[in-house]
Amino acid sequence: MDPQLTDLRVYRTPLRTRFRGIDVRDGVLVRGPAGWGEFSPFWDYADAEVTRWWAAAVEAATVGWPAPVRAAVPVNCTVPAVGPEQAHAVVTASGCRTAKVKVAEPGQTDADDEARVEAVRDALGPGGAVRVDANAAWSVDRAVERIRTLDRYGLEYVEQPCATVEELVALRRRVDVRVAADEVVRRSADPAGVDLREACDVVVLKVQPLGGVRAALEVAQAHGLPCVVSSALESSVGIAAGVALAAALPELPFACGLATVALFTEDVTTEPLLPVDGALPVRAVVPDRVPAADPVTEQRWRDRRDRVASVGAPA
Ligand SMILES: O=C(O)CCC(=O)C1=CC=C[C@@H](O)[C@@H]1C(=O)O
Ligand SMILES: [Mg+2]
Repeated sequence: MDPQLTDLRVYRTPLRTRFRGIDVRDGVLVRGPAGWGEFSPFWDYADAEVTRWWAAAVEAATVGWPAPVRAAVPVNCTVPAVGPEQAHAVVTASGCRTAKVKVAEPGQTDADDEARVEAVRDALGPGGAVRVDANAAWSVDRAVERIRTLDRYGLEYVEQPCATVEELVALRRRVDVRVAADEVVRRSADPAGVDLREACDVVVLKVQPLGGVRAALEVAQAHGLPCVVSSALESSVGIAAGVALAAALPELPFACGLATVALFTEDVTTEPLLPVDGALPVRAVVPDRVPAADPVTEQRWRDRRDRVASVGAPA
């Protein structure tokens, strides 16, 4: 391991609700001279795809982040594929004025999605903002139909409605709702080089998948579009990096998807980064209460970290 990294902890915590097909979240926290960093790629990502995630942890622990231009970051609450009553409760409990609703999840019907979006709009009232994330599930024709239906409740934007850049371009010609690009950017081998012209109105930035705060700022600059910083479902240590990115962006016209610690049953700190009045403060996080992993999970993470760190950060 990098000699500057002096401490390593593995955390593991159940989620309150199933999210992106997982019920438990786990990862590695590393400490260096600048503080703590998080390495927590999902288990379905191969080693070759997660060197950027490791670079983000090393940046946080060894050099820290660029200076903030704002002291707090407005955030959205995140509504998983739950029923309408629970969706309503999630929004109300969050205190956020913007909500992101998962739609088109496996096992969910169109009626389920509509009932969830309707409940979220009801909870927020007409002044709130509702966005949906389809995680690339729809064809262009299906996206046109679904977006028109869901926009009856008023949509701020639709995140990654279709899988490819070409589909997003075709879709965007046919709907009025803004389109946000997530997977086409963060899963690309060259996130700054993806040709997003005419494909989207908003770019979603995630610190770990893009290789750190500085790398993500370069992606933002390359595209020159409004950006939303979103989490990769990290503990408060990883969320602090997302907040640092959002705080360093020259402009931040939309709320950020950084309120996801609310989905954890336990965080790694006694002072979790949870929203107050719809915003997160820019501050360091000390993992003073790490929920320990079982020995098998602990070893899996140490082995994974060793394999990825030995490859090194991408050029
Ligand atoms: O953006 C948010 O409100 C929360 C973060 C979020 O939705 C995600 C976090 C982690 C994995 C992703 O599937 C998911 C996303 O697609 O944006
Ligand atoms: Mg997304």
